[in-house]
Amino acid sequence: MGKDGFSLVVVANRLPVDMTVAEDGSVDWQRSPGGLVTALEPVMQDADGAWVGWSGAAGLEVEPFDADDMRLVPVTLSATEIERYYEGFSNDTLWPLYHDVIAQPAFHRHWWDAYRRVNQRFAEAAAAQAAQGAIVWVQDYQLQLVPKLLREIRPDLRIGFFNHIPFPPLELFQQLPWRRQVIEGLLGADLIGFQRAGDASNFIRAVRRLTDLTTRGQIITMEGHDGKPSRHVRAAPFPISIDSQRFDDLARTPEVQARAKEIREDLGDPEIVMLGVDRLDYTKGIRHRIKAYGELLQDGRLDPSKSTLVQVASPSRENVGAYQELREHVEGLVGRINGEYGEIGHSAIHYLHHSYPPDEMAALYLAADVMLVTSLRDGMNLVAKEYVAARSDDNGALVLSEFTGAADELAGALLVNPHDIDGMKEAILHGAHMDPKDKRKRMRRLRRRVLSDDVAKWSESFLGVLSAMPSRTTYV
Ligand SMILES: O=P(O)(O)OC[C@H]1O[C@H](O[C@H]2O[C@H](CO)[C@@H](O)[C@H](O)[C@H]2O)[C@H](O)[C@@H](O)[C@@H]1O
Ligand SMILES: O=c1ccn([C@@H]2O[C@H](COP(=O)(O)OP(=O)(O)O)[C@@H](O)[C@H]2O)c(=O)[nH]1
Repeated sequence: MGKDGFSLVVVANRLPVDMTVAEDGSVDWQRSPGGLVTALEPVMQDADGAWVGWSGAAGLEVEPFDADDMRLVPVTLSATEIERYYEGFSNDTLWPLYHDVIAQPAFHRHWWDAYRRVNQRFAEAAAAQAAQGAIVWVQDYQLQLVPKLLREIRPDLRIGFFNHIPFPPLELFQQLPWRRQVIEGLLGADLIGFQRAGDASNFIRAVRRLTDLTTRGQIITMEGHDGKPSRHVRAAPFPISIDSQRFDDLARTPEVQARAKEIREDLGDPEIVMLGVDRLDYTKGIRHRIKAYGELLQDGRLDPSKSTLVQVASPSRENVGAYQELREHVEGLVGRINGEYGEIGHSAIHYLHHSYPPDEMAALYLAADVMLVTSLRDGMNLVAKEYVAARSDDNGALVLSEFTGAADELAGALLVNPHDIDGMKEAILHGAHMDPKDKRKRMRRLRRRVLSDDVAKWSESFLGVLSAMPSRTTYV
């Protein structure tokens, strides 16, 4: 840290750790799950940076501390704020609205009030950590008001924002009663990054329709109080990736290889192991995937004694109604299919409602002949990239929904529309019975892409563009 603050500050809803305080007041922490954490952790460890975020527990007040080579700055949220800002506005309003209204978004004014208040608290915490002229990189839909609030406190900063989830088409976005405030909040940034080119164009279209600002290509011109141009904002795609080499290395270790073998043995050494790994979220298309798999068993096109589906559904947002309903549906479906096609000592579906560490994930990827990523909408989907990075044996087939950000990049995958159950059944069978030569060719192509476009490249490219942007005074 410099003498007056950090030169790079990341602001995200979550700290990269979950904290608990023991009775004696000592703080214990564990790495927390999720794609954002996986993506940003290596970036932060390489930089002299601070990470501002919520601890993951209610009412927990902890002083900033160092962990995993970074300064962690906890933001306290009360139980009511978790309910209204995190579970409510972030995950029951914005999440469904930004994911094609797969579930119905709820609009509540008291949730919006909490969202504003919490965004203000994050902006103040970031302002207190940043050195003069520092870069502050704000992450994701939970914090869309932070760029503007932060610029009001610290006009000297360069502010970046990255949206990890899709940005919806105007026709959906304009349902949001606070749509203008959200756009203005984001426009406090100098650079706004999205996963796909389509997300960036949706945003620019919303700016044109909901404000009087002029746009040209990726550039939006902001106006001062006198109506003259004051600065430029750029909105552009920066598809996120993973620490590909780390995953490749991990999957080559004797321990992970042995564990992969053990997993297959424990499954009864079936001919075909299929795998799904997702947070238990309605955007991930878990029901559609299980339905397709169940129909293949029913049609006799897959033999339940020779194939199995392992579905990791890690617990997520369990206090939100739509997630509780999804769990009921998925578990009912799994129970029906297992009741119908399971035998003593063999389940048609191995359903695991747990969260696993990276080495177990790598072993699962290695053990799977076919990886099923069938999201109805997904900002990127890092699981798809991790599967590819783990397969240094050039084996394995990836069935990938065209509604993921990953689909824009991963030529070589078997692309599917998860709403088309028949099409998905064909793709699953194609993956299961693919000619080994074709499989190798596809996997090599996938691996070239994932190993070259890794998370370091993602952050360097975003931070490179942000650092090269002219400072505000150029335009005044
Ligand atoms: O923090 P949670 O509410 O437990 O949720 C976990 C994370 O889920 C979302 O991930 C997104 O970011 C990934 C990385 O860019 C991307 O691959 C995926 O498609 C997105 O869904 C969310 O955006 C994060 O903020 C959450 O931490
Ligand atoms: O049991 C689990 C399930 C998932 N993950 C990790 O969580 C991330 C999921 O990211 P993705 O982009 O696929 O989806 P998200 O959950 O962020 O929407 C990946 O890095 C997975 O390896 C994990 O570590 N353990």
